[in-house]
Amino acid sequence: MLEISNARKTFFKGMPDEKVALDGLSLKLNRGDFVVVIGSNGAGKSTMMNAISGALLVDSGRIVINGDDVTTMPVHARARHVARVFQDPMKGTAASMTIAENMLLADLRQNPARLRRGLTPQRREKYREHLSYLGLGLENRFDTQVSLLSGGQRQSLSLVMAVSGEPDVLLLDEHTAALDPRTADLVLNATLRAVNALKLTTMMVTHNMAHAVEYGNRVIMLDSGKVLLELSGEEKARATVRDLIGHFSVKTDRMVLGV
Ligand SMILES: Nc1ncnc2c1ncn2[C@@H]1O[C@H](COP(=O)(O)OP(=O)(O)OP(=O)(O)O)[C@@H](O)[C@H]1O
Repeated sequence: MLEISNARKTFFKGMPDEKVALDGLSLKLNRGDFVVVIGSNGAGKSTMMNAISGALLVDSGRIVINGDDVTTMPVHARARHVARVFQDPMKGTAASMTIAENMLLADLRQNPARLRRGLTPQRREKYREHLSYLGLGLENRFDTQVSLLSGGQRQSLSLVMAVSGEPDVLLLDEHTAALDPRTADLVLNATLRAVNALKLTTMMVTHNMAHAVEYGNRVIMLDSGKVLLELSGEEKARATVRDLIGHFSVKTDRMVLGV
């Protein structure tokens, strides 16, 4: 579903502060994989997400999504392949518009050719169904202005907007890091419901090792722009928070033990 081959990205090339962010990164996600991405600050996680979404183009290497070579495609051209939820709950939604209008906007972004008739009854029905995956009752507040929602509700809405176009790849970029622990759990559970209901291929970056243990069928650790560790299947199922922390060469205070 997603294949990154030998991706390289260097910032400030040839300058004194040159930074190699991706150093020949290779990675393959199969359809339906839920991969949790961990790694120290500066390991290259965001750069990898940016390279997949098209927010930045790699210097060399290849990125293929669902058979399409997207390596040189800009963000908007990749929108039908890739959806992303960011850390900041304010970033993914339009505050002055209603929940229904926000859902329509997301649809427009993902399927620009199919939206001439606006909020049709069929679309409202589909959006209602997708909102119901969250289990937050947002499907009953369809015409509520988004500015009236809490941060957690807004982030949940961003999530539904990202998944409703059933992207080939869903990128979750520390999407619960800015939420309080209870709301973070709520949003994570909603994430799981949506991902399972739509059988999405998902990549989630987190600094929370308890989440890395609990969620997903694979975990990969990035270090200096490449994959340092990969666990899947039984190995992933057996891994503990301490096992994962043991692989960090530099422990940072952003790492949450989950205890
Ligand atoms: N736009 C940029 N300009 C210059 N250097 C950058 C830029 N983006 C990232 N870098 C550098 O590339 C390296 C990888 O950064 P990246 O943000 O991908 O790491 P990360 O694993 O996401 O870190 P964190 O956990 O802190 O978010 C770092 O050395 C960083 O300083």
